[in-house]
Amino acid sequence: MRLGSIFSAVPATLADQPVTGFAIDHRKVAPGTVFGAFRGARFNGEDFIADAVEAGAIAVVASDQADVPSSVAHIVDDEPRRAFAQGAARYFRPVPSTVAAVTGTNGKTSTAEMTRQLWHMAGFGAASIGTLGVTTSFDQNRTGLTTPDIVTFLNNMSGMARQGISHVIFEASSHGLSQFRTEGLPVKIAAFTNFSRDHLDYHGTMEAYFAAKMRLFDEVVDSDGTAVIWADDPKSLEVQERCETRGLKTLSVGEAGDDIVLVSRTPTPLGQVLMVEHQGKTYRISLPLIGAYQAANALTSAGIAIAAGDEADQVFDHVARLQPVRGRLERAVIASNGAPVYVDYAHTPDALASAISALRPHVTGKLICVFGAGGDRDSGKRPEMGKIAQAHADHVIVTDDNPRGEDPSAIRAEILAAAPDAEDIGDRRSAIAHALSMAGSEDIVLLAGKGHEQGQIIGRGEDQRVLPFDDVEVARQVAGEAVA
Ligand SMILES: CC(=O)N[C@H]1[C@@H](OP(=O)(O)OP(=O)(O)OC[C@H]2O[C@@H](n3ccc(=O)[nH]c3=O)[C@H](O)[C@@H]2O)O[C@H](CO)[C@@H](O)[C@@H]1O[C@H](C)C(=O)N[C@@H](C)C(=O)N[C@H](CCC(=O)O)C(=O)O
Ligand SMILES: Nc1ncnc2c1ncn2[C@@H]1O[C@H](COP(=O)(O)OP(=O)(O)OP(=O)(O)O)[C@@H](O)[C@H]1O
Ligand SMILES: N[C@H](CCC[C@H](N)C(=O)O)C(=O)O
Ligand SMILES: [Mg+2]
Repeated sequence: MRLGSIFSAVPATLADQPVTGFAIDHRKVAPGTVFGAFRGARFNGEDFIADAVEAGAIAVVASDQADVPSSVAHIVDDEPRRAFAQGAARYFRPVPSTVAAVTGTNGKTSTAEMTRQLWHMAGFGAASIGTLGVTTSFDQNRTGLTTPDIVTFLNNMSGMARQGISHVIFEASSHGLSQFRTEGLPVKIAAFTNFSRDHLDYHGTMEAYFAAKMRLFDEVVDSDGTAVIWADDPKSLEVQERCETRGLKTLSVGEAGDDIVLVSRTPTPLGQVLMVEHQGKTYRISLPLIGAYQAANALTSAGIAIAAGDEADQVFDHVARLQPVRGRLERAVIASNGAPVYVDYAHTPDALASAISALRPHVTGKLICVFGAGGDRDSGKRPEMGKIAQAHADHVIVTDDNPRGEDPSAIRAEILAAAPDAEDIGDRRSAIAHALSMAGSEDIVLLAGKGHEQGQIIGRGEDQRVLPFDDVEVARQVAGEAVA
């Protein structure tokens, strides 16, 4: 592809240059690359323009003020990240024919994974992109971010389309939306799960955080697309009105939903029975997953599949066959004394409340909750999480999550300030061992905050280390040691 066919504002002398790729990191530039130079949180990408040109960049997308040598094209834009994304989207072709996105504070990964499963069961080549990585029916590749950078994102999209994958759903994180990491390709469906506190270290205020999420509905989804909205959240009506103002079709789901109405939900020992109404028909679905939050995510996924054109009877049939999502209320082991141990990725106040209430109907004894909070992330959520755990669990053990660059005991102290009855055990393995040792046969242990994560992140910058750590594996080891 020629540079002039990707960017119209290229001087005629450079328009015929063949483009070989796109990069936002100068270390990934090769001859023929278009380099995006962005001002970021840690670096100013404009400082690397000379190096990028030296490495063979033929065009630089950057602000007007950037210093770009005249030998290469300078694509000027007030929002260079967006201009770069639009250009890259012309280059990375083809793309899957059905692309959906999901945003919300909690439930993105679960909804994306369940939608992928529903599409797979319907016989489509399906994939998801999100916190768990790029997942297809055959494999999973971690990207390190929930919403990967724009080059990784588009490159994966076109790679998958070439492999015959027609249906892809991606998680649109608020960081990703505000950094234009997922632009340029037609998004047919945008879903909203819920909104509560998270990421205030980055967005500053709840208003700014909400506005970042709303870009998905205001700008990213196609104007003739559909918004699938979980209707039982305090923000749902606002999202619905916003979508209607833009002229999007909407499909709302939940007890207060208009299109997929959750009439009742009855927990069973290993799952729950959902009574659902859709277009005048009533469906009885035995969902093999526990917890109100998993029912919400499963029905939102059903809404996405129906919005994408799948037949409702078949979709609800398939909901009854959904497999658990890694690290989301995953039953890791039954401790030697008979107590089930669940691992869950609850790392926000609202998620912790949801995880505890999901397990509550299944506990006859004590609900023992082990959790912490990540360092170098929104610190205001720590006392809120402490308060929720103290109020809703029967015994709380505060431990380390990913301390990153912070003093782990100071993070725990911020949680403990709001959970004065909790025990304080910094070392996560010891905390898990202690929880399992104190649990009786009627009890349930919840290990919250790290879900599928495979490591514990300690330190910052050059000194950062990731020590192998997997809550599920540690729980199994500890349970095994107790038996031995
Ligand atoms: C705060 C944040 O979101 N940062 C992400 C963002 O960085 P940034 O644009 O601020 O980049 P920067 O590091 O300051 O550098 C500026 C520019 O210079 C370039 N550069 C930099 C150094 C160099 O030597 N050469 C070079 O060219 C960089 O590629 C970049 O384009 O873009 C980078 C490239 O894609 C990401 O690696 C980086 O993720 C950091 C590591 C991160 O931890 N992000 C987390 C907070 C995040 O994004 N989380 C969300 C939400 C999670 C969820 O709720 O599920 C996610 O989507 O994962
Ligand atoms: N619909 C929901 N309502 C409330 N809480 C939820 C919901 N879905 C998930 N959760 C909670 O949030 C945790 C994370 O779920 P999930 O990974 O699906 O969310 P996410 O939005 O992808 O999170 P992240 O922002 O880290 O990517 C779950 O383990 C659970 O505790
Ligand atoms: N165990 C985690 C969860 C992080 C979730 C992630 N989405 C983020 O906040 O970036 C932590 O706080 O380190
Ligand atoms: Mg996620």
